[in-house]
Amino acid sequence: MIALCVRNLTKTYKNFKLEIQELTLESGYIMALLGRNGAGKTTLIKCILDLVKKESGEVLIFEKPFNCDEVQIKQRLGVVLENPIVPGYLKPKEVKEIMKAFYKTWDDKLYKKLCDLFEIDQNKRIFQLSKGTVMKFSIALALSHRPDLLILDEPTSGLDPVARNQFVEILQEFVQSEEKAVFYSTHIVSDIENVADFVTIIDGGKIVFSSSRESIQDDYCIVKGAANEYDKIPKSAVLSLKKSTLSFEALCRKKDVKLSQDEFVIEKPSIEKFYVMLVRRDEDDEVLEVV
Ligand SMILES: Nc1ncnc2c1ncn2[C@@H]1O[C@H](COP(=O)(O)OP(=O)(O)OP(=O)(O)O)[C@@H](O)[C@H]1O
Repeated sequence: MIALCVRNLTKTYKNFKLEIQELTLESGYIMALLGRNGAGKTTLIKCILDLVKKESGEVLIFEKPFNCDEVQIKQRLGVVLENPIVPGYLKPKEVKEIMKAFYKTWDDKLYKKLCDLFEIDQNKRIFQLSKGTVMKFSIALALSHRPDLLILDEPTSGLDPVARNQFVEILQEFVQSEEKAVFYSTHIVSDIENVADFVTIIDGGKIVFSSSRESIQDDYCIVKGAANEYDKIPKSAVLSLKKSTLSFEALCRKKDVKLSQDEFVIEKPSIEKFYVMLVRRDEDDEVLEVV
């Protein structure tokens, strides 16, 4: 089943336009959304969740428009926003009771397991919890009704490395069932190295890359060499170029470059390197669109 599908979506702010032609996530998979500050990740997530009004396009969740069956869809959706909206004067156990009343599939055992794992004190008021603990509480709430689709906006921001590790393990366990899908934005690329099945990168409001995580290493390479050798590389293969007077470093499509290892250093890009090369905007860099 297709858990999430976005088509021809546009949303304009004064100095920013989000234009997403197509984005699809099938159940059973995790898709990470990467992009620099201001790239449009939160705007995209808010458009998907109908929290801001899109100008055009469609968003399908479980193959249906959000507003066609909102209550039913919300039952199957777990959401964590960048700034979790939880009333500060309530205690976690009180918020839990409110959530439990709404979700038919609420699982108290799972809630307790997650809160114990994340060490969330049920008796403190939320405003007394640390920022990272509020995020962990928000993650526990989003998971405890066993949703089929998790949509998370920077869920690991503010989490310590141990909690980030626990979060990654929770996601992996979550998608063990083929009916579950996760779409989440992050700046912490190391968190997705082993967990994301698909990676989507947006830049300036547009998708510049969307494919499987493996394809980053299978289909692309980093070529390094002396600056005067750069002309030997077919320009059609180059997606991003960093050049100095002595040397160059280019992100290339593998299938379009047939180069000798004697003349050039050819490396597999890590996700982080691939992402940074694709979206960086240093002076004199050349960056081309992948899709
Ligand atoms: N309510 C708003 N009014 C005007 N402009 C907005 C509004 N919300 C977002 N923007 C602009 O839209 C652009 C995209 O912002 P968005 O929050 O989606 O980026 P982001 O990728 O989530 O960034 P970050 O990683 O910093 O959270 C930015 O230029 C931002 O200033």
